[in-house]
Amino acid sequence: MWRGGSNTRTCKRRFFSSPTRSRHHRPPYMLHSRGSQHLKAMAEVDHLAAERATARFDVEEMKVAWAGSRHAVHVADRMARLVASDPVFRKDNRTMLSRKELFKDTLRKAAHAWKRIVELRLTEEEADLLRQYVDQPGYVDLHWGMFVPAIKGQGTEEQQHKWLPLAYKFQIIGCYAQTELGHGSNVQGLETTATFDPKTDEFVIHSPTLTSSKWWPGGLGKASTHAVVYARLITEGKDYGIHGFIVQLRSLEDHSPLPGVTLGDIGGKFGSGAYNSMDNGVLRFDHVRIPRDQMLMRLSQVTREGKYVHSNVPKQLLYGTMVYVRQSIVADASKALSRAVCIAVRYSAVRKQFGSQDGGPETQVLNYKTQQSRLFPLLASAYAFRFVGDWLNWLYTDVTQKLEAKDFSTLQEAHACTAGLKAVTTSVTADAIEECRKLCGGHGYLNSSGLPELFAVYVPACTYEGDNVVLLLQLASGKQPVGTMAYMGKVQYLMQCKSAVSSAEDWLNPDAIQEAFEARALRMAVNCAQNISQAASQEEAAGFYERSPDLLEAAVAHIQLIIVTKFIEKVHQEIPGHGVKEQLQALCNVYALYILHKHLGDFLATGCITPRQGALANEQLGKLYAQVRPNAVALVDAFNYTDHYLGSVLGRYDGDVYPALYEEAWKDPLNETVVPEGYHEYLRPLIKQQQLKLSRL
Ligand SMILES: CCC/C=C/C(=O)SCCNC(=O)CCNC(=O)[C@H](O)C(C)(C)COP(=O)([O-])OP(=O)([O-])OC[C@H]1O[C@@H](n2cnc3c(N)ncnc32)[C@H](O)[C@@H]1OP(=O)([O-])[O-]
Ligand SMILES: Cc1cc2nc3c(=O)[nH]c(=O)nc-3n(C[C@H](O)[C@H](O)[C@H](O)COP(=O)(O)OP(=O)(O)OC[C@H]3O[C@@H](n4cnc5c(N)ncnc54)[C@H](O)[C@@H]3O)c2cc1C
Repeated sequence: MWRGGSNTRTCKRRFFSSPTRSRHHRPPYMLHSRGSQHLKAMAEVDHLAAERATARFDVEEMKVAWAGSRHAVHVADRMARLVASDPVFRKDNRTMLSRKELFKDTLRKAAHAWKRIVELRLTEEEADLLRQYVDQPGYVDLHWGMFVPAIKGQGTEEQQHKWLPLAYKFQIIGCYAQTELGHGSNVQGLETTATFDPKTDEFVIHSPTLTSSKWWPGGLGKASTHAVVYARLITEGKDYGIHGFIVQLRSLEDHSPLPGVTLGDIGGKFGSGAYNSMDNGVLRFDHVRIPRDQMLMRLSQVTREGKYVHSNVPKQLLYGTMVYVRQSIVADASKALSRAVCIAVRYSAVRKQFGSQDGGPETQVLNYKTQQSRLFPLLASAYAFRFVGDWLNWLYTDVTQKLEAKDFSTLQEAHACTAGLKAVTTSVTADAIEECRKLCGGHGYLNSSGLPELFAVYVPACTYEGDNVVLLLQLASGKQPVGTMAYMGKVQYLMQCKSAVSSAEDWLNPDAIQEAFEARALRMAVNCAQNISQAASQEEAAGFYERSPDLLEAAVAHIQLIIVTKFIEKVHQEIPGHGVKEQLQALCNVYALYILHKHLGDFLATGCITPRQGALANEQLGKLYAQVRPNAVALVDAFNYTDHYLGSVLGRYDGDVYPALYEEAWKDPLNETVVPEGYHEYLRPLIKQQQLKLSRL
């Protein structure tokens, strides 16, 4: 019933040479090296070959473990190469385009991607991957990712039959218009109205206030012809709350707004390039009429006479599209995190600083223990999020099948897990991308490192599809100890158990880890429950409000337990390939012990472990880093990203970073002329004035 459609996860080129730059103005490097021919020859050198030679596992098999199957590796590989080899999909100077150029470039890429999908008769799986590797946020993300799933999940069969073929062939372009200027998190607070008029058998869609303006929907600003609009349904004088409606916004002939519709883009966003390729929009309705059958009527209906009829299903199914997207955001977190980590690991192996007393080689920064202790937990987190994402996708599919059979028992569990995992994985990933930037030193701050853009594109994931704090509070309000909360059934044991760890190696035992994480999560939840009842003797809601900061931490502890558990379960499975299982085991331990170390206060405060056991965990963590070190480059190679997709001179597969950085700098529009624009206006008069003053002294 929730089932969405395809899961999209998904220039004007300024040429290097300019008429005003003579040969003498070419960068010194280019003069010495005979330009790109030399660069090409150098690119054949693998500066990371020595690193790859130290790997103690079969990288090809690790690619399979990461991608999920041999088939998945093969398809992803083919699509990534298809995109990388197509000049239309070049993205290397995207950050230098103006907003208008960038948006037009997005339209061009989306149209070209569609053309290739049709020409090559790509399957849905291949098309999704192709769009993902194009790697530029645009209206298609919302069309496939939210508009189509909303119709599938909330439309009747008849409605699906009518609208989906139009959407599948791009005869209409759709977006998801829920959030308003005044309300985003509080969906029940939305103000747009859809009032049924029985005389004409139509709904009248209206924006009664400024704050009811739709605000943020991606693809709405400039591209979409239609939207699923969420509005308060009013019939027979009664407000029945929020429902979805399909509304046409623009003419299919000339793209002009339909009568009564006011819409546009909401303006520039964080970072250069980045999410500015997306036309997030504003939309107001002035008594716009739509036929009654454009209300999405799978969950509830309005009859010809205006009677409101609610089907015998939970009303929360209205939120199904959000659940669908939240689970895909968890998978996206592992992609974004693994990209950042891939860049930081490869560059850290290339970059050398200090360590040479007598002119000998300097130390690779990856050999510094501090660099390892910052970077390897992020590498482990990328793998952890990948596997928990796979599990969540399984859970979502399972719940969807149950819903089809009118079994709603796991709905709450699916909501809690998607909300909590979305919140934790996106928050960690956003922070981790910034950490990777710092791990790359000064060069990480350059756009050509790929990290600033990755960060700017990624950070809104902490806000969209539910603000992370709001979602964690949803998780904290869950009541039933079912599914992933089943450990709460062991309350008596977990409230008093004592960890048996007595040596650093004991922390390699998954049972010891599992028990410590379960006890910590349970004791934090129980403490919260006790504090809530003490804080508010009369009202539970007041206690909840009072203790919400503690509830957040308890929710995070529960989610970290799920991630650790799913990683341990993964490692327990049969995993083919020389050394693959051992590497994943090491990463699983790194992830768990790093969380334990970082949140040691929780583990100690709840009495789950002793300070000595905490110190032993840290000791073991250091040993694990040493184990990961020779495999680090191969572990990021297993992500199998093309240089095009990574979009980073620091993360190049061949590690030939410096010539690439050097060449990239000269592409900047500022370097199109040797003497900058504005020199004669501002610099020369200033310098001359000063010279004159000095000559008078
Ligand atoms: C590429 C980027 C594109 C981005 C797109 C967007 O951002 S689109 C815009 C994205 N916007 C957002 O993400 C907005 C975020 N805000 C929201 O999702 C909601 O307003 C809310 C969940 C915070 C509150 O909901 P509420 O006001 O209804 O109040 P309440 O808390 O009392 O809940 C009532 C009951 O419903 C349950 N339940 C709730 N959700 C779900 C669910 N998904 N499934 C199943 N169940 C759910 C809940 O557990 C409770 O159950 P109980 O205890 O009665 O058995
Ligand atoms: C890039 C981007 C793309 C988007 N795309 C779409 C789209 O396609 N369609 C669409 O409909 N919407 C879209 N949105 C909107 C998005 O879903 C909302 O911005 C999001 O749900 C957060 O809501 P808000 O903006 O109202 O935040 P607010 O709720 O106003 O949050 C402000 C602060 O208040 C805190 N807060 C709020 N409520 C509580 C509470 N109960 N307890 C404690 N703290 C609280 C939050 O934690 C936050 O710190 C998009 C947003 C962005 C940034």
